[in-house]
Amino acid sequence: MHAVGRQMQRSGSTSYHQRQLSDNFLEPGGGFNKNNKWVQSQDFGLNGYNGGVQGPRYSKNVQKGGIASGGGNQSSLTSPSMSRSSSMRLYGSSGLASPNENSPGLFDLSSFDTELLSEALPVPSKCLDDPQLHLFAKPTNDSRCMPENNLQKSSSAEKDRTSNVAKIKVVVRKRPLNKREVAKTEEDIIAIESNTNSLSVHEKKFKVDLTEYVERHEFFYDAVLNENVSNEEVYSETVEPIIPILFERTKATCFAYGQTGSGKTYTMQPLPLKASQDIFRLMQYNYRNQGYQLYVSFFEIYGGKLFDLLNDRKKLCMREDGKQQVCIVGLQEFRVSDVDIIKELIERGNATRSTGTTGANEESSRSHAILQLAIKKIADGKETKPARLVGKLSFIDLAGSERGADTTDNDKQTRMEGSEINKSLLALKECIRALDNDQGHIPFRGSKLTEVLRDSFVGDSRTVMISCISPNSGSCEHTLNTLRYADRVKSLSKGTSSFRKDTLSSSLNIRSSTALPLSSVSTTASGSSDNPIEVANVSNRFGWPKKSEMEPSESFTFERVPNGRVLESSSTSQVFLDKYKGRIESQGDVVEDYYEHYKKPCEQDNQFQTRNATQTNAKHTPTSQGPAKKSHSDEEVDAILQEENDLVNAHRKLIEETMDIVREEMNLLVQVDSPGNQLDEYIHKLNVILSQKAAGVVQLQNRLGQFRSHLHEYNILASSGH
Ligand SMILES: Nc1ncnc2c1ncn2[C@@H]1O[C@H](COP(=O)(O)OP(=O)(O)OP(=O)(O)O)[C@@H](O)[C@H]1O
Repeated sequence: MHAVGRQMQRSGSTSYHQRQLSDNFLEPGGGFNKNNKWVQSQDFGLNGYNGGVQGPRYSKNVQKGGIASGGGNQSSLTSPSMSRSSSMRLYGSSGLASPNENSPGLFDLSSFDTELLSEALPVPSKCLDDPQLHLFAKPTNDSRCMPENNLQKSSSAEKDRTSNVAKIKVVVRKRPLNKREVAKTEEDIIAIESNTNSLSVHEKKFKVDLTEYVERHEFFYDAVLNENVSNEEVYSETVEPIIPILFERTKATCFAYGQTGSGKTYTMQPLPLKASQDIFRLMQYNYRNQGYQLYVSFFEIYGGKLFDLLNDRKKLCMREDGKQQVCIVGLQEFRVSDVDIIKELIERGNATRSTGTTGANEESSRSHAILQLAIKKIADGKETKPARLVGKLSFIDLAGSERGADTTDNDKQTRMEGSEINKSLLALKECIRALDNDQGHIPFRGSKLTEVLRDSFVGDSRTVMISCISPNSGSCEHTLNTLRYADRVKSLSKGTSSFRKDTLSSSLNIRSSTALPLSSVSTTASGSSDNPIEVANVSNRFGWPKKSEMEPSESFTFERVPNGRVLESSSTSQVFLDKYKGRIESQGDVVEDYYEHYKKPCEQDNQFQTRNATQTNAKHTPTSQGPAKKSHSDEEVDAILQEENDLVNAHRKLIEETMDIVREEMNLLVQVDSPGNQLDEYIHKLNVILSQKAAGVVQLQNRLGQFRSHLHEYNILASSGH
């Protein structure tokens, strides 16, 4: 059944939500209007608990840009009259011929023989007088007359700057609390320290005795953008540096990842426009009369199928040619020469996207939307020859990452959509990682999304991932998932040593995450050193947090930690996934290696126990030491016990977290493919290993108990002078 029809049928006539336009669309400075969209930020300590609504909640249903209002039904979305008038306006205003229905629409743009243009297009009508056109040569007062050599100069400086553009860049953007969240008195749990690339999530948790405490998770990325950062700044941080290298045969991908409502569309919408402005600028000044052209296409992947968003959701077909080039047959491309045209195209495409009611959000995008800007060049300046692809920039607004977990919806189709989304997100992560590690094999075939993006992943490519997060406490679990996904994309990156360092320290910090009674959490995120959160990095010689910063741990009973991970997840996950790849050939090895991975803490335990034993024996040695010395030894013994406590505690958490991660990965993997019995068997083996580890910890507890009673006996003997 057709996607739209199904959504309507399932959710009733009001459930289909046409994606409306944001009034921040290409708004200079980011478009966050504090007066009418969002509440002002009030700092309650975790760097921005937002309180007090300052105005009506900004609604997505703001109509702008000539798109039909209402958005409540399918007819407004796909009615022929609307599409036609929209098309006419587009072609009319640009002088473009209507795209040929039978256009080859090849995704492999290098072989695209466009028929879309009958004549050369004028140079961009919007150029240097536009305040938004700021790249490379920021307009001066008389920007229109800026000498070309100045532009070239600044452009060459820009080239220097961008020659080091990272192959993969991971940026996190936090949105402000919205009116609904404020009305529900939800807290802002994300703390971002200014001028750092780190953020902390303060997760509220309950112990078995129902005492509340806060666990702090710290993450590091290439850039972390808080709720006050404008879209303009997001652009500068993410896409802007890539633009010049598109002319040097680079293919780049920028995608937004995050749960529904976290701001993916808000973040992504302005980027293609800003990018095309800069592309036009370069074409105008650096590559004038060199035959460069810009093309736009816009399509979505919904339920594993492709639909052309600029051609009334026409179903598209993906093919691979003999050279393993991916082609999307029937996809319409528009040659453009003006940002206004691009804006209209994007608005039109956005209005056609598949959205629908889900258990998670009433206006959730259920598809991956892919907008591509292709820079082509005509050979020898002759329009008669087909333009050849030079560079390509793909913008991907991914479907809400939580869709796979939308278990509140019993609709089978919705669950399958979720599974498809999960599958593609996992495949995307794997491809990016494989790419960054220069792995020979890139698993493109993992999903339709990665297959389609294949040509953007080979050769000289760049990837920017913008992880969007919601700040409210109710979204904590999804936020942590998003952050972990971003972490995994980057964490094993080969080419980014500085990031690896960060990740390492991140891992340490996450390990030393604090779990504190709620009452003890200071309201100052970056407060004084007596803030228990702030001393979280103080660790013992094993790198684990000292007792004073840890969750009270008198009891060693197993207490499940459902969501938060004290253990940094990426390493575990990566080890697991890497090994999983070879599951069919060598399941035994997998389990073995997995065990190896977790042997280290045990070895540490053993070393530690040996040391303890030595020290304890030393105490038994007859000595002439007086009471003062004995008291000193007791302190030492206490310290040892303390560390032992911490060690066991940390060990326990490690295993709990490992189990969580393994379960999560298993869920994902089950959805990716169905290896049947082999996977079951594999899961079984892992469960056995995990149970053994759990039993090992219980033994450790028992040994510690014995150790304690021996010490106690020793103390009694020592104090009675024996
Ligand atoms: N940084 C921000 N500043 C101000 N408003 C924002 C910001 N990010 C998002 N919003 C607002 O939050 C709402 C949800 O954002 P958006 O639609 O972009 O989410 P999304 O992640 O694309 O959701 P979905 O996956 O369901 O499509 C919108 O009303 C949007 O205007």
